[in-house]
Amino acid sequence: MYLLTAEEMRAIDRVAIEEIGIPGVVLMEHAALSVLAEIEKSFGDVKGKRFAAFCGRGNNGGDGLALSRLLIQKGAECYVFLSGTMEEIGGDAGTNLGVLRGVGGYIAEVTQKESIKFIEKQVKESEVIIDAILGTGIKGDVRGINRDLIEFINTVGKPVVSVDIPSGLDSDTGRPMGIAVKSDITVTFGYPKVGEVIYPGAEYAGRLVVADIGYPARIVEEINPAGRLATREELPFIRDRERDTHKGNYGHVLVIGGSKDFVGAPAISSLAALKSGAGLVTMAVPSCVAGMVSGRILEVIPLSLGDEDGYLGKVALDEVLTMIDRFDVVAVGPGLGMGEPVKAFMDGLIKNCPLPMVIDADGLNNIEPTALIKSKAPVVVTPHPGEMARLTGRKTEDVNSDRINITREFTRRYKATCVLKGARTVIAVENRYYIIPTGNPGMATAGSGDVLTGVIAGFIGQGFSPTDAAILGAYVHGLAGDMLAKKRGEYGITATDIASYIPVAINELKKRM
Ligand SMILES: NC(=O)C1=CN([C@@H]2O[C@H](COP(=O)(O)OP(=O)(O)OC[C@H]3O[C@@H](n4cnc5c(N)ncnc54)[C@H](O)[C@@H]3O)[C@@H](O)[C@H]2O)[C@@H](O)CC1
Ligand SMILES: [K+]
Repeated sequence: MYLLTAEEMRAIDRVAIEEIGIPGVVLMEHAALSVLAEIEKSFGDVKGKRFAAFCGRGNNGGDGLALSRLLIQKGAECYVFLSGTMEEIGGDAGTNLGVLRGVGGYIAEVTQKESIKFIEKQVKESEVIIDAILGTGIKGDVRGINRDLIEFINTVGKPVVSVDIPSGLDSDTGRPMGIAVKSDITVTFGYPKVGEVIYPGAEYAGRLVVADIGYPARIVEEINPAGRLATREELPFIRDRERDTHKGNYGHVLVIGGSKDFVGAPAISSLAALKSGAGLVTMAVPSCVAGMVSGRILEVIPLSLGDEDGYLGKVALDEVLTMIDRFDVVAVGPGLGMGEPVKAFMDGLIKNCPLPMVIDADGLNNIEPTALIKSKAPVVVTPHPGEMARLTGRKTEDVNSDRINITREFTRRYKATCVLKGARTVIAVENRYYIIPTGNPGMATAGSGDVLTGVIAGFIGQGFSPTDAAILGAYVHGLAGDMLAKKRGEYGITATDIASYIPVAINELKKRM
């Protein structure tokens, strides 16, 4: 599903209205009707119910005015609070103000903070609050009466339905511009806005409903926005397994990891690769820990590599490269530890490995990102924000506050598919990026990332392109966590739990494909 910035949305409005000739009031009417439909769906018949609609002076307010009129015509009571005076409202919003007055709607002008106490009673008597103060046209931090009204709405404690976007939220960054409405439901027009699906915006938006208000599809196709929300419908198709096949048809994954410091990580990745459907998985670890891990997963082929003081180094690199043609894909990094031998190992592997690679964790901590440019085959990197911070020389907070741009920049510069983990994983591929809507805080647990690495490698082994495998893998990983959380709650989910749910998630996904 397309994911739009405010500028892209404005371009769509402009083409729809000025070039195609759809009157703005027609779009506004559709917008209002779509919010009405959602209100009826969520709260039942509106007849006899009380609503409080807060309307700003721009087109977002215009949507709110049209909606108020529709509510009144359906037999609801609707108090309309304008954040300004009627004289200030023009254009399509002005037209709707006129129509609302024509049907006898109650309209109060709220121009200063002191007036809010006079409307408090009416607002508290209302069952639902409609937030149509600010939409995608917000400029700078929220000022004046709009700010006071947003502050007030957030204290009332009634369900809030936001029109297009929670007022005060930045459509592009998902950050409140000083303040933003905390909504229960947001009905957004045409396409979801980037800021509504990434955090913190997603939290402000509540349940997001995307309403078709009649924009011809060719407009967005021509604009071709870079952002995509990875919805089920758009995921790479997972085929049924053909009857006449054997394990050799599903890829041989080589997982390389482990050190004297970390033993379990490569085992978790190996398990996850198997759970994603890989035909064969070989787990290569330094010989000093081989005995500890090799028996843990019976289905995995153990491979003991030469170690240097408990880490993989140059000897291990030669061993891997001489047998590399046995495998289809490499997942490298989990548990490698830090140090000179590992640096040499990673450097040599990236330069010489002819297979697609998924690089994670210490596989990333031991390289400079420029090394990726020298890779012979496609690379997927799966940093968490801390790893990304080191790779790009930033602070973790700075990575998290600009997740999309940083991920895209990484892919552009280092020619690798970049998967930035965290709440709402971002995946950048060439000139597009995807936001993964699955996953939950229960998945913030040790080894969760190792599962993702294994799943992506498992999918590459099964024939998905590295970028498709990254998108599908991240989605399935999150879905497995969501299904687990639904069943047992978010507390105490472990990485092996997530891995064990990968097949369930794949099956669930296939049902809808
Ligand atoms: N004709 C169109 O272009 C359509 C627009 N639509 C609606 O229109 C919205 C966009 O409308 P607009 O571009 O008029 O903009 P908005 O209505 O989002 O905001 C503009 C108003 O907010 C005020 N404002 C802006 N920044 C502020 C700040 N920081 N603090 C306080 N006040 C501020 C401005 O003075 C102006 O009154 C969309 O979100 C959508 O709801 C829909 O009706 C569909 C059609
Ligand atoms: K709004």
